[in-house]
Amino acid sequence: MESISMMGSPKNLNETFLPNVANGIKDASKVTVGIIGSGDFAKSLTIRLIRCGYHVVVGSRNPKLAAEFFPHVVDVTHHEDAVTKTNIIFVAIHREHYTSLWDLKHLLVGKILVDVSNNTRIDQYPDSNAEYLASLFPDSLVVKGFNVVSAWSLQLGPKDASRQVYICSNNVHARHQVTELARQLGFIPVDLGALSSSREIENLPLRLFTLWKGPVVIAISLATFFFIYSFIRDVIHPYVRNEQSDFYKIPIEIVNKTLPIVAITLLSLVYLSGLIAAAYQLYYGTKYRRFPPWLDNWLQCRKQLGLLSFFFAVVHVAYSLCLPMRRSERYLFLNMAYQQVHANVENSWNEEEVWRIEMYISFGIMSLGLLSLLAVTSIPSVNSALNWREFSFIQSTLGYVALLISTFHVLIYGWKRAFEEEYYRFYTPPNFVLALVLPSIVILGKIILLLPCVSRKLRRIRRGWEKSHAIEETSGSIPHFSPERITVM
Ligand SMILES: NC(=O)C1=CN([C@@H]2O[C@H](COP(=O)(O)OP(=O)(O)OC[C@H]3O[C@@H](n4cnc5c(N)ncnc54)[C@H](OP(=O)(O)O)[C@@H]3O)[C@@H](O)[C@H]2O)C=CC1
Ligand SMILES: [Cu+2]
Repeated sequence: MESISMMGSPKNLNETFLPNVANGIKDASKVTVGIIGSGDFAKSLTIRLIRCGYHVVVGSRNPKLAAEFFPHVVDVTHHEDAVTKTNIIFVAIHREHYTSLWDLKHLLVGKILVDVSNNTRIDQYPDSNAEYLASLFPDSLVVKGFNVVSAWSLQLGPKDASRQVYICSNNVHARHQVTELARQLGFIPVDLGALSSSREIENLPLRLFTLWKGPVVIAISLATFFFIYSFIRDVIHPYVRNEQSDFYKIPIEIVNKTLPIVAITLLSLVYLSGLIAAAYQLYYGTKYRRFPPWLDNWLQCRKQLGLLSFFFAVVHVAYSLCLPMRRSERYLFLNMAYQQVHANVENSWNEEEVWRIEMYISFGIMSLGLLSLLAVTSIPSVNSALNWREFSFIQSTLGYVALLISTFHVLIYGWKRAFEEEYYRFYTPPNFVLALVLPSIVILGKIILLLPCVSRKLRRIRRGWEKSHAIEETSGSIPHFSPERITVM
């Protein structure tokens, strides 16, 4: 058997199992890890293993050629030779080639096979790659893992790349070995139990912002609608009616009218889903009834809706701060001053206007501060430092306060204009009236839920006191978390 850089076979195969940390043996230098395949993943994994003190034996169809791409300390050899030298073998080839290992079946009995493969599409095959490998080699211990790290992040090392590695296997001992190996390579292993989880693990790297799609589509649709609405109302309508050219308003004014409505509408949507969930539970008198899928999906993407709301609010603040910088603003200001001089008005101070704008700005800043707090606490590392009550206080209670303050911000901006006829051009209400619709519904809904009789009933349902009744009523349906147990923002 040809071998490029012989490391010597272990006398006892048990030696090649990983150091048992529980027994205090932490020396990786005596452990040999096998890799089948010499592609990108194999190369990066080899480098990481060597850096962490492991011996590596690579099995290739063409060891002579493959050896050029590996450090000289690596034993690059034929498949048969490689698998006899170690008990833990990474299968770093694509699923389509698993059957080519069929001849090694007798050599792989009782050995750990780590399936690192990914697919190109979600649920590409009826069974997962790891389950397929396990069906081909029923006498081996198949473990799924490491597929969520790219060859690139394997090379970068633990400091500068994604660190979580999901692991599952039907064999507890094998799972433990691979978990320990992942830890020693600087990853954070996440044990997902039996091999049936491998399907989920294989789908993970293929997901592209799954939870973001819906919220982003909603945000873009709202922004488009409100932009067109303001454009027609504030630019097209004055032009058609009085030939007044206000097209200069498009880049800043119209955009800055769109942003806050989208921000407050998205924030309302975050809390509206929780209210609908509560109403649903109240209506059916139980928490042991599945929410309809649309509500389930809505509840799950509350964090994304909240973060998008924060994004729109921040951009709105930036735009608002830049308003006085505009040339148009300067001309309008000068014209107004001139008209005032002309009219012989010495003091144009308007106490009501002054108070309105001071309060408007103050509420705006407070609501942005609270939204920032909600956004920061939705970051996993911050979130994990909070207990459930703290998290719920920030995301639920302070979230509602943020919505209330934002509503005041909008209300103060337009409270008088809402009753003035001239603002209803085309008989369309001004933007701030539309912006108030959803937050008002949410705040009203929350007030109803806080009424003692309603809140008592809801608490009883959520504590499961009506469980027996519920199980009778919805036998067969899967118990569901109460909306409060799902990320609130
Ligand atoms: N690249 C990455 O970033 C990641 C890859 N993975 C997974 O790792 C596995 C390997 O990926 P990657 O290294 O990128 O792939 P490559 O195409 O770079 O390498 C695959 C290796 O498989 C071997 N091979 C090719 N054809 C056959 C065959 N007919 N029979 C047996 N062996 C064959 C070859 O090794 P030789 O010629 O030496 O036999 C080849 O080097 C895949 O399952 C992939 O999904 C998982 C996460 C990230
Ligand atoms: Cu504002």
